[in-house]
Amino acid sequence: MSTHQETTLQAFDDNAAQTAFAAHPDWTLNLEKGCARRLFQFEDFAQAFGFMAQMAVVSEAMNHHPEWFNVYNRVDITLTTHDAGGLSPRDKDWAERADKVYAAMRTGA
Ligand SMILES: C[C@H](O)[C@H](O)[C@H]1CNC2=NC(N)=NC(=O)C2=N1
Repeated sequence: MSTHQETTLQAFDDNAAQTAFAAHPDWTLNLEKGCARRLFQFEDFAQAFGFMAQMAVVSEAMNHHPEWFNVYNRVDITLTTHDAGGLSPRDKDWAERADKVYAAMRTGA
């Protein structure tokens, strides 16, 4: 079953991508490659994996999946929308959720 909205699949143009990610300054945009990248650092592997577990559930719900690389306490994440050939609103939404989960883990909220 697919519940995602096809209307969000169109890629941003460069200005729209910059505007969309303006509220998420920890993400570095690569407009040539059409992706956004952020390195998350945690206290240890358990925290890093806990973050990944939470974002795996989010990813399934959104039908939008990250390219990520984990070594011990670091999770290096690249977002792009393969179906749109670049950054789309789904990447912005995913980044927003990741930033919130990360902030909550750091404050213990
Ligand atoms: C068939 C499936 O719905 C698609 O391939 C989805 C799955 N997850 C996805 N994740 C990402 N990051 N980009 C996509 O285009 C994408 N497409």
